[in-house]
Amino acid sequence: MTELVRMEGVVVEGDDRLLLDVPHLVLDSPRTAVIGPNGSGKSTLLRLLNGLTAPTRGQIAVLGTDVVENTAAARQLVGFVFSDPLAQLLLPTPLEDVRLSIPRLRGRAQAEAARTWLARCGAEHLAEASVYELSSGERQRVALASVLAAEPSLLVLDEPTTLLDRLSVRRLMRLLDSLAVPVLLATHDLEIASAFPRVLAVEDGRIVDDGPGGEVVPAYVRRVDAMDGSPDGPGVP
Ligand SMILES: Nc1ncnc2c1ncn2[C@@H]1O[C@H](COP(=O)(O)OP(=O)(O)OP(=O)(O)O)[C@@H](O)[C@H]1O
Repeated sequence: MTELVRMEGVVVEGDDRLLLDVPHLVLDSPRTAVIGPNGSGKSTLLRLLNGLTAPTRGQIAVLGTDVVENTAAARQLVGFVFSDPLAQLLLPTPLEDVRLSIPRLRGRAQAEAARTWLARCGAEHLAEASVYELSSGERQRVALASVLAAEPSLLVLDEPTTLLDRLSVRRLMRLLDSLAVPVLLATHDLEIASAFPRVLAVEDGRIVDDGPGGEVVPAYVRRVDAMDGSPDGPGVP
């Protein structure tokens, strides 16, 4: 399997406290999910991969490219999708936004390529709409099309289903499953995480469990229930 991500001796500190401590991590599964309570460090872990967060110390490589020494090159490799798609849609219409991701093409060829990416994400009919008039699910599909159009080598999604209804979540997951690009996704949706072949559980800035979703998710729920002090607790944090 291809080594997608390597972290060695990574520590992130902020406001004089430890936010993340990852002594050693190698990701080579085409599908990895990250789960954990609010504030546990999931987003911090993901943001290290494209230099949005800088480590206090340690080495991070994406497909062999050192993120700290070569941030621009690493950013070319990593497509990053945020939970709020409006944060990353820059232009008034989906078509314009996706075209922006394809600078190597011009004119009609660029527009056709952009429409193809929108179609793959189920958003071709929205090409000329105003991004402000789209629903959250529609925006999420457009944001994904824009990121995919840049042809990243690794797709990183930070809680991409937060704003989506159940049907839109299913559609997004089917779309992700259909992609050849490897996926790393942080989520609070334990149903989604359960289906992942590899899941990292992050708590208090540390990876406390690492294995198939079918094992890591139930163990996480048991820990949360124990913390809640009740076996009949909410179960899904
Ligand atoms: N730049 C920063 N400076 C200081 N503290 C930060 C910074 N970025 C994040 N933090 C803190 O780091 C901790 C981990 O935050 P992070 O966003 O990674 O958690 P998370 O697991 O993604 O949480 P959530 O599920 O709520 O999105 C939080 O306590 C947060 O306040």
